[in-house]
Formats: sequence, structure tokens, C-alpha cells
Amino acid sequence: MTAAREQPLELTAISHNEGVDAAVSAARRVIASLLHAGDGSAAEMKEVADRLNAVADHLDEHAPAMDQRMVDMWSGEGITRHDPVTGPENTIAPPLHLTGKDDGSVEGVVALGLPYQGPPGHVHGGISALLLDHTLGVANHWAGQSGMTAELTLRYHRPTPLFEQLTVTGEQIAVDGRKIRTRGAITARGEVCVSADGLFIAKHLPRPR
Ligand SMILES: CCCCCCCCCC(=O)SCCNC(=O)CCNC(=O)[C@H](O)C(C)(C)COP(=O)(O)OP(=O)(O)OC[C@H]1O[C@@H](n2cnc3c(N)ncnc32)[C@H](O)[C@@H]1OP(=O)(O)O
Repeated sequence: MTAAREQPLELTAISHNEGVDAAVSAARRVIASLLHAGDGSAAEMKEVADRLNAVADHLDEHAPAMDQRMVDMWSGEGITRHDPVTGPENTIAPPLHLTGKDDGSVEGVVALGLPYQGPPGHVHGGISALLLDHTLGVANHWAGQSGMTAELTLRYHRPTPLFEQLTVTGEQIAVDGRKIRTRGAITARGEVCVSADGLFIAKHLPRPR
């Protein structure tokens, strides 16, 4: 499909490198560092666990109540601050940063490290599915008609490498009533590693209020 847009548009929240975003960046480092650490000594790891639990206790003590957090997180920029693929507030997000292109598609570039490993040196297939499900969803948003994933068909063409630049794309193909067809791919070094075809159904769950 084509869309009369002239400039690529940011479709995901930008990390502010301060406040919670900076804390999340630090937490991502902790996750990667723990994976690199090996067993270490029991004493060291006990101390690390105690310190991390103290941080979590501090955050929990000062956080608003969960129902208030649910309301707050769906206001303003909505999902883009906290989703598990692009969100700068979400430690498990790589994060992928997506922009809308003038041909109506969306695209982002990301390199994935050890926390996302499946086969040796390569990305876990479920992580690829996560990236593509979300990217197809954002492509629908960019195209103007979005919905919930009803079917996601993945083809794993070749192993997806860790530590290399991956390009993740999504494009809405067709809308037929409430049925939305969308496709996308993850490529590395110009070769398709994973391709996806999605069926989305136009439906939106109510936001907490
Ligand atoms: C900037 C923001 C970006 C946000 C990006 C976020 C992306 C993330 C996307 C997700 O991960 S969404 C979460 C994962 N998906 C779900 O949890 C969906 C769970 N399933 C449902 O809620 C419902 O089953 C669904 C909304 C998919 C459909 O239920 P409905 O009751 O609304 O639809 P209905 O049963 O009336 O069916 C409507 C049509 O769709 C068809 N259909 C429904 N589900 C289908 C299915 N699974 N496969 C094939 N066709 C399906 C159905 O046959 C029918 O076709 P016809 O109109 O021709 O009769």
C-alpha cells in the first residue's frame, strides 16, 4: 500500500536518558551483566542479590498503587512508553525503535544481546515472534486501522544472529471489514531471517481509568 507521507515519523517513545529511562538502561545492563557473570562465588552473588532486592524494595515502597499505575501507563504516550518491545520504561524491551516510512511501512533497527539468545549465538525464535507481532501491530497503527493479533504465521528462514544489526519491518497489506492483513520480516546483512504474516481483527480493549 502507499501513503502520502513525506517524512519518516517516530512511532516509538524516545529514551530520555534520565529519570526512569536511565534507571531502566541501568537495569538492562544488570541483566546482561548477570548473564556474563558465570557462577561467581556464592558470597558475591548473595551480596548482589541483597543489593538488587534492596533496590526493588525501595522502588516498591515509593511506587503508586498498582491500579493507579495501570491508569497512568495508558495515558499520554500510551503503550509506547511501556511495551515489551520498544518501551524505554520496560527493562525487557531491547528496545527496538520504529519509524514510519513514506511508503506506509514501518522499520526499525536493533542488535540483540545474550538475554535474547536461543540457539548458540542466535536469537530465540519466540523473541523474533515478539518483535514481529509488535512491529506488525505498529504498522497497522501507522496505516490507520489497527486491531488485535488473531493469527501470526512465522517462517524461520535462517538463524537470526545475536550482536548484529537487525532490520525489522512491517507493512499493512489489506483491510477487509474487521480483518487486517499485515506482513513483516527480520533481516540481517540483507538476508531475511524470519518472515511473518499476521491476521489482525479490529478490536480494542478498554484502557484502565
Ligand atoms: C502504537 C500502538 C502499537 C500497538 C502494537 C501492539 C501489537 C500487539 C498485538 C498483540 O499482541 S494483541 C494480543 C494478542 N492477541 C489476542 O490476545 C487476541 C485474543 N483473541 C481475541 O480477543 C479474539 O479472538 C479476536 C479479537 C481475535 C476476535 O474476536 P472477535 O469476537 O472480535 O471476532 P469474531 O469472532 O466476531 O470474528 C470476526 C471475524 O474474524 C474472524 N476471526 C476471528 N479470529 C480469527 C482467527 N484466530 N483466525 C481466523 N479468523 C478469525 C472470524 O471468523 C470472523 O470472520 P467473518 O467476519 O468472516 O465471519
